[in-house]
Amino acid sequence: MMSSSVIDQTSSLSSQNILISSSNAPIVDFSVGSMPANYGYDESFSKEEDEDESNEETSQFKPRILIMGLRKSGKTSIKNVVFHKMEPTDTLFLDPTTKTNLEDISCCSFITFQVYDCSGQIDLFSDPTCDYNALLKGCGSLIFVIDAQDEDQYHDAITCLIQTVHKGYNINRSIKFEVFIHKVDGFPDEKKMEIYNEIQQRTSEMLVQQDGSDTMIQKIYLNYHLTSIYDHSIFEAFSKVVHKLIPQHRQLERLLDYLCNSCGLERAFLFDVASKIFIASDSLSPLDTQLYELCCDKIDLVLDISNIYAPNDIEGISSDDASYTCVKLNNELYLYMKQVNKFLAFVCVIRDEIFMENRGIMDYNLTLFKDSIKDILLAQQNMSLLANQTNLNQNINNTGSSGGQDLSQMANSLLGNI
Ligand SMILES: Nc1nc2c(ncn2[C@@H]2O[C@H](COP(=O)(O)OP(=O)(O)OP(=O)(O)O)[C@@H](O)[C@H]2O)c(=O)[nH]1
Repeated sequence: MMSSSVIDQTSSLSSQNILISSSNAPIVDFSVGSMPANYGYDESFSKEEDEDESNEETSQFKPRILIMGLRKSGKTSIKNVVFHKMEPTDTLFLDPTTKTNLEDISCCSFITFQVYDCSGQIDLFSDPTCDYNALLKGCGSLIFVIDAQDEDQYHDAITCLIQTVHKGYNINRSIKFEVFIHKVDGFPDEKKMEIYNEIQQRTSEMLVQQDGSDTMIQKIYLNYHLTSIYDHSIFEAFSKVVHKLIPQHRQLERLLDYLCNSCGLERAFLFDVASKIFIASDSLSPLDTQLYELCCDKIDLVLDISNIYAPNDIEGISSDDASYTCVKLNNELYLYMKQVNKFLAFVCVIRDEIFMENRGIMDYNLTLFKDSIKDILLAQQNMSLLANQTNLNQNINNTGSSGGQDLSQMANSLLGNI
C-alpha cells in the first residue's frame, strides 16, 4: 500500500558514492568479532593488533543480556535472526544448544554487550559446570523466552521463570527481567492478548504465592513482550531491552525530539544498521509499529541497493554529509535516511511539503546531530576508560603489580580512534 519510488539516491549510484569512505567516517572503538563483515562492520575498526587485549579487559564492563527459556522455545533463533541476519525459515534447521554460549555483540557505538544463549536442554541451576552466580551477577537484562504455541508447557515455563526470577533477584537486585512471549505469529490479536494476560497473571500470582507477600513483585523489574521472528516484533522488543542498557538513551531521545521539532518531522529513529535495533526514537508520540516496520524496510532496501552496486566490498552506506536516500510513499510522506556513522543511521518520516520547505534546515541540523552523537560516543568511551582505570587500580592494590602501561595502551586504543 505504501510503496514507493526512490527519488533521490545517494549523490549518484556509483559504488564509490554508496560506500562509506572510512577515512571520512568518525572512527570509534568497536569490537565486532561476532558480526558478519558484510553488514557494515569494518574489520579495520576491530582488528587493531592490541585491541583484542583491551577488548578482553573492557568486556567485563559490557552490560550482559542472558537469554533463557525451556528447550525449543526459540532462544537461538532469536539471537541468530536479530544479530546474524539469519532468515527465519532457516531456524527450522538449527541444532539444539547443548551448552551455554557466550557471544560478544558490538552492534554499534552504544551497544557493546554480551548475549548468553543458555541451553534449554540442561537446568542451569543444577548444572555443576555452570557458575550461575557469576552469570547472573554481571547480567543487565535477563530475557526469558516462553513458547506461546506450546500451551502444554506454559506451566513448566512459568515455574522455571519464577525460579529464575528468584535466583536472579537474590544474586543481582538490579537485573531487569524481560519475558518474551514468543512465536505469536499466526495468532489473531485477541488470542495474543489472551495469552499475554494469562502468562502475566499466572506469573504474578505464583511470585506472590512463593514469596508469601507482594513485596518482591513490587521491587523487581518484570516486563512482557509479544514476539515472533517472522515479523518486526522481535526487533522492537529487543530494541526496548537494549534501551534500558544504554545510559545515554534519554539524551539521544531528547536530541531526536529537538530534531523533530526544529525540522517538522513526523517521526525520527536512530538505528543500528546491522541489527535494525533502534537505539532511540523521538518521544513526542507513541511508537507506531507500522512506521517502525517501514523504516526497517527502508534500511533493507538501501542495503540491498548497496549490495548490488558494491557487492564485494560493501561496508555500509555513505556517511558523507551530502549523501542521503529518500523514498516517497503514496500517502504524502517521505522516508528519509542518512548514515550518521559507520554503524548508525538516522531514519525519519516527514510530510512532503515540509520536506521541500525544510531541506536546508534539515541538512544543517543533521550535521549538528552527527557532531552531537560523536560527543556522546566520546563521553561514553571516557566513562569506560574511567571504569577500566578503577578496575586496574583495584588490581594494582590487590596484586601490587604496575598497571600503568596497560592503562595508557588502553587509553590510546580507546580514544586514538575517535
Ligand atoms: N513459528 C515460530 N517458530 C519459531 C519462532 N522462533 C523460533 N521458532 C522455531 O522454534 C524451534 C526451536 O528454536 P530454537 O531456536 O532451536 O530453540 P532453542 O530455545 O534455542 O532450543 P534449545 O537449543 O533446545 O534450547 C525452531 O524450529 C524454530 O524455527 C517464532 O517466532 N515463530
